[in-house]
Amino acid sequence: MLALDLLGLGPVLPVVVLDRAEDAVPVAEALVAGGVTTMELTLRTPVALAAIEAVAAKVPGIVIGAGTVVSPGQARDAVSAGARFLVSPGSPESLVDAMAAAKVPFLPGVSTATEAMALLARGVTELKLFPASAVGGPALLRALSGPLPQLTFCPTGGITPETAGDYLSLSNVACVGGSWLTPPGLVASGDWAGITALARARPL
Ligand SMILES: O=C(O)C(=O)C[C@H](O)[C@H](O)COP(=O)(O)O
Repeated sequence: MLALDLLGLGPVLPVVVLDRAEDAVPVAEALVAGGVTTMELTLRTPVALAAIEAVAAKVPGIVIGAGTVVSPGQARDAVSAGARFLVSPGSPESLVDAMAAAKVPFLPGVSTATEAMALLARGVTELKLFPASAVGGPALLRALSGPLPQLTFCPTGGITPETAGDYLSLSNVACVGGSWLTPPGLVASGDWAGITALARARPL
């Protein structure tokens, strides 16, 4: 799979934070039931790698990836656990090297034209804009599309169901990332039907 194919899996890439590994499979199944076919599980909690492993083994209907990849070792560990793509909030060179070497699609994070140009120079054209709403939102992406039309973005950070459409209508946006499909309260209470309902209500 190429990074562009990853971005084409759906207009919303759910960003999921889990405190309990046993929640991973039901959350993934709830998203699949709502029509979602991909999920970014963040490496922010100690259970993240186990959670990725469980989803990779038990939920064939979802393309599972790792988010919050901030070190080269995490890129390697996530792929060993079964992550089929990698997402990072930033793009330090050593991390981009490791993500490229991992041989799965990856979305390095940028928030400026200079960072985006550094990645373009090494042939990386699919990027995460982070933190999207804080660094300029749709206006920034529209401005970047002029001088850098080769780039395709998955903006993430502060995007809501209400603002997602403003991003998705842009020529250089393929999908948006967001945590709103899996709110901590619904995950903690095991409200899988509630997650399915949020997934169904996402922009299509
Ligand atoms: O974990 C990462 O790799 C990140 O870069 C941060 C996430 O993209 C945001 O935390 C998304 O969360 P919301 O803003 O709640 O939608």
